Amino acid sequence: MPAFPPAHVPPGLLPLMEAVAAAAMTLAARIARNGVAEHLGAAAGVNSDGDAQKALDVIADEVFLAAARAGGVRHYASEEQETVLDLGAGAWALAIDPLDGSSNIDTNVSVGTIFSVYPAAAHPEASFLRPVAEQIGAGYVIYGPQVALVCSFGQGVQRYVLDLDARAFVLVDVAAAIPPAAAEFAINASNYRHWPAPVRAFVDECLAGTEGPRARNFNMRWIASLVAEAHRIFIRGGVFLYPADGRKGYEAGRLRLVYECAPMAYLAVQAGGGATDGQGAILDMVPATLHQRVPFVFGSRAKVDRVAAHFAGEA
Ligand SMILES: O=P(O)(O)OC[C@H]1O[C@](O)(COP(=O)(O)O)[C@@H](O)[C@@H]1O
Ligand SMILES: [Mg+2]
Ligand SMILES: [Mg+2]
Repeated sequence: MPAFPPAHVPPGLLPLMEAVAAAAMTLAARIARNGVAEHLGAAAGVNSDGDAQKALDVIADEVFLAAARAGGVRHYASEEQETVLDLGAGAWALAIDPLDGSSNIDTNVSVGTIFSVYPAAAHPEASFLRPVAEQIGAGYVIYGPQVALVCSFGQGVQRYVLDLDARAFVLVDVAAAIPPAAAEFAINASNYRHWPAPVRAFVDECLAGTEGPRARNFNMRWIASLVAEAHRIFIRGGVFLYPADGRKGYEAGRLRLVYECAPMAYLAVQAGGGATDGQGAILDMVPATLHQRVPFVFGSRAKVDRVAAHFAGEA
C-alpha cells in the first residue's frame, strides 16, 4: 500500500505528495510524543519575520525541506526561512508554513502544515512573486485527534485520513465541499477594539442573533490554529476572519499571503467557498514580497460575501 493514494494526484506531483505524506507521518509521531524525549514547545529563536520560533517550527521546517528535496522541488519558500532556497534540481516550487498554530504545541491542541505548489520559475523569487492563481495545487495537514491531509490539484478537494496501523493515508472524501451557509464564525474577539468598522459591523450583527438584522443566532469559535479552523469549516461550514487591525504590526493582518492565505483560498474556492481580503478575491492577488501579510476572510460562500458587502458599504 503506497503512503499516499495516487488516483487524484497529477502523476508528476506524486513523488512530492508521497514525500509530503511521509514527512507528515514523521512529524505526527514526534508531536504525539511531545514531552517524552523532547520539548517541542521550547523557544528556539526568532525567524526572519520577527516571529518567535518554537523547537517544532524548526524541526518541521527541516523535515519538509528534506521532503521537498526528495519530491522534485527546485524552489523552497518557507515561513521559517528568510529567502527562497534553491535546491538545484526539480520542476516544482513549494511554499510552506511547516508548522501552523505554534502557540498550541504544548497544549495538545491541533496544529498543522500548509503548502502550495507552483511550477518552478527561472529564478527562485519569481517562483512565488507571481499571481497566486498560478498555483497548481495546495493542501494542509492537520495533526489532531486524527491526522488528515486535505488537498486539491484543481479537480475539487480531496480529504485523506492517516491510518496509523497501515502507515498510509486513506481517501475518505473525493469531493469535499464547504457547506454554502452556516451559523459559525471564527475571529479573535480580543482584538474587537482594533478592528476596522466593516469587521465590527459583521460581528455585531452575528452577536445580535435573533434580535438583529440576520434574525438568527450564531456561534463563535477561536482555536488560534488556522489549520484547525479551516478543517472545521471544510467539514461543517462557517467563516474565518483575521482582519487588518489598529495594532502596530497588524496593518495587513497577521497571516501570510504566500504560505497561508493563498493555499487556503485555493482550497476554499475548489470546495465551493470563497476567500477575500475584504476588498477583493485572494486568488486575484500577486505577492509583492515573500513574507507579505494580508487581511484574510474565508469559508462558506454566503458568509464571505456578507463580509465583503460590509466592506463595500452594501450590507
Ligand atoms: O494568536 P492570534 O493573534 O489569535 O493568531 C492566531 C493565528 O496565528 C497563527 O498561529 C499563525 O500561524 P503560525 O503559527 O504559523 O505563525 C494562525 O494559525 C492562527 O490563526
Ligand atoms: Mg501559520
Ligand atoms: Mg508557522
